[in-house]
Amino acid sequence: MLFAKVHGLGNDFVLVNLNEEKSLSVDLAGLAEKVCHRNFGVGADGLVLIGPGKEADLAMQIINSDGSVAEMCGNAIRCVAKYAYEHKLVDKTKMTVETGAGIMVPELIIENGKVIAVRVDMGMPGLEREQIPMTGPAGRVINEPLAAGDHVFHITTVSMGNPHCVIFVPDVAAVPLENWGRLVETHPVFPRKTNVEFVQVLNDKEVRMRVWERGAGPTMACGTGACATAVASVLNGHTGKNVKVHLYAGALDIEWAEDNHLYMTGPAEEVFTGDYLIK
Ligand SMILES: N[C@@H](CCC[C@H](N)C(=O)O)C(=O)O
Repeated sequence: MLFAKVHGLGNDFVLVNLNEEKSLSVDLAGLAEKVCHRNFGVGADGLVLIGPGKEADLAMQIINSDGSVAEMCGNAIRCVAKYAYEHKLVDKTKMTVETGAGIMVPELIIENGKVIAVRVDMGMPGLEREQIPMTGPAGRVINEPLAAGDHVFHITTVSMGNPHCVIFVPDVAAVPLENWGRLVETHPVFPRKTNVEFVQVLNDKEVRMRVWERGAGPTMACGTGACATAVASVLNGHTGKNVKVHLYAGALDIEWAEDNHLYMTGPAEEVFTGDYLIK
């Protein structure tokens, strides 16, 4: 299986172009688990498949490293857009991509002939409890207590097509990510589990975020998570609608615009290509 290894701020993916791999008739969950394994495979947070879209220029599917299917991935979609342009699957700099969360619109930012960043229209956030989805009474979840283990977290939940639970903390470096992340991800209030973002407010325009991803555990960055964090920061009165979200390897710029869409801008990198032996 021919693949490209790509990443957005260290959130890394094995990307397979289905135009080249038409006969990929294997169990995709099992393939994702194997290929994403950091010792026995290529190593990645997820497997990303791209092909022609039915109602868009491209279609993208993301499978987490544990084999579960995700609706959407912000870092992957920037990589997909850059890859599609550079490998001539599309010949335009603004394109449409079908995802499990609807059609997204990435636009390449090009300087001196090089793609230096990608800006993506990530659509509108879902704020109602059933949109996350979460059990419990109808309404929005903004700074509500959630008891998990021997801890009470104050959570704000946002859907970016996939579920996010944002928790503001005084110091992200002090968060026991493995422990708290898993506890919240698998809390019974989230029937489809959730991604978990721990966020420290730096000022009214900047936050620092660490993420525990559903189906992947700790990752260096999460694009949908950065969008959810920006929304939660606004809803809790911590920031304005333009938020720089600092992550381990750099930052994503998020704008919650007047049209209620989230616009995410950040880098995308192709690192190497290879040929994975399917056994
Ligand atoms: N890293 C991604 C999100 C990938 C999917 C997520 N783990 C889920 O299951 O929802 C991003 O950059 O958005």
